[in-house]
Amino acid sequence: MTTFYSLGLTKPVLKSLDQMGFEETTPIQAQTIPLALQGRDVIGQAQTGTGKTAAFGIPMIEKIDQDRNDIQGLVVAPTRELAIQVAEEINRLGKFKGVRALPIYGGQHMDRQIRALKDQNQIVVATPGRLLDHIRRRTIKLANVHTAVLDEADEMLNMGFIDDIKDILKSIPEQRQTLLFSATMPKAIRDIASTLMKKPEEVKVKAKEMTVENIEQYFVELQERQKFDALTRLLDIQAPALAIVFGRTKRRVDELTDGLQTRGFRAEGIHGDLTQGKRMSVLNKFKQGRVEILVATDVAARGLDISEVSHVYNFDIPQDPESYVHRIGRTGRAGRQGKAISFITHREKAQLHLIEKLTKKKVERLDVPSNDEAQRGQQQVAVDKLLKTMESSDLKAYHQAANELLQQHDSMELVAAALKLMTKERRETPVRLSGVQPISVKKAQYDKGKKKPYKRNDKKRDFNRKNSRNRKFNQKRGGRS
Ligand SMILES: Nc1ncnc2c1ncn2[C@@H]1O[C@H](COP(=O)(O)OP(=O)(O)OP(=O)(O)O)[C@@H](O)[C@H]1O
Ligand SMILES: [Mg+2]
Repeated sequence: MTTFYSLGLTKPVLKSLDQMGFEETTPIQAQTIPLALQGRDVIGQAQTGTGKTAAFGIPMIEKIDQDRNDIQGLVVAPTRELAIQVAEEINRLGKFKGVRALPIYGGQHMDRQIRALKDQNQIVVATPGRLLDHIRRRTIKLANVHTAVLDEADEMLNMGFIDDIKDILKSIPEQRQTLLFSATMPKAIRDIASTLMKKPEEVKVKAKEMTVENIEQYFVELQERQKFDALTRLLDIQAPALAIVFGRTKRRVDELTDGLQTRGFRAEGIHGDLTQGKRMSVLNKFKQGRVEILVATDVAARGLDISEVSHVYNFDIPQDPESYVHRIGRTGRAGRQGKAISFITHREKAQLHLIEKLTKKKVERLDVPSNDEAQRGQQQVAVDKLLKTMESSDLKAYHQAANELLQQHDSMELVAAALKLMTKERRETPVRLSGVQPISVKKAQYDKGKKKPYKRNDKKRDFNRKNSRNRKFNQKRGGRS
């Protein structure tokens, strides 16, 4: 056990950690914070939900001079929602030191951002496209940045972002400290990473498996056309607190969301074609529990930290095994329990084996649930509610009415009627989804080999066209920006 105190952190940072309820360090924090404080470049790899944000956030804040109002630290993250979340965590960590982080991302008014950049923010957390816009327009000054972080580093150095990242790093002083973090780090990407860093120290938290133990992992083998009924039945049986359902494309996400709503679930979709306002409002409703199922493309696969997410469903299995690790990592965070269920069609079995090979963990088989099981699942939800009410409420005011009912009616019938009233009886209204091609290993590998770095055409680039880069990018990658 390592305490934050023993790492030699300053008082204001310790006070923030105390207020945040962080008592001990997580392993990645214990291993990387001392190195980063020494000024070393670090590549940090640790499982999802194990506190990588604070692992880079704490040393960065320690190095900031809060009396200056120039940008001294830069974090680059792949999605807008993640940039916002990381800025929020840094603001909590930096609260008592007086260090402030500003998120900068596409889909937000440029003018407003330019004004915000003039305020006192010593750290900027940005998505690559919008950050480059500011660099090109000279509306951001990075000349005094001494610490640069790539969160989700393997994604940032992947074909979609690599050129942008190189351009961004060129505008930061060379004598900077560079920190790279992710739960996955394929070797090819680690090699690219090393070229951007100075003698990086690689810290890989030793774990038998790449995914955390507290996520139970299952797969259901079924036919494409069985998937939707299987999903709603599983939702009825497993009764998640909050669930994320991943679909392969934006269209898929829209269709799934409609289908789930038709069957009475509080579901909303999120993907890269929605306006930023819509993306934010959907995510906020989900965080508050007003939406119980978030249907998403991989735009929500990385980094998002919503502690109440109890279940992740891969309605479509992801193309890359790494993506599987990140998707299921949206549950089981900070030591909590979670379940991940992946739908696999017969032809996708090989893809499942690739995933198991990467994660070093066997995924357990689950049978396709029957409609009867789903109904029993729904009844169980009602039973649980009834028992909880019995335990936690004062029911005296109801005793007289209950007594009268019991004298006139059969107790079994009464309880059954109460349960029926409380049970959401779900009819399986037919829902049709457009077809998708199954993922085959051969295709996945072929695509990987074929991937070319995304080239921006600077001449055609139009800074005034809102969101132009992200839109192009989304089309290519199925919804990320
Ligand atoms: N030392 C700690 N003690 C208690 N909670 C912590 C500690 N460090 C981080 N947390 C909390 O754990 C949760 C997960 O942290 P974080 O989002 O940084 O994980 P991560 O490793 O970046 O995951 P991912 O790979 O999915 O991005 C957050 O809610 C964070 O506030
Ligand atoms: Mg993270």
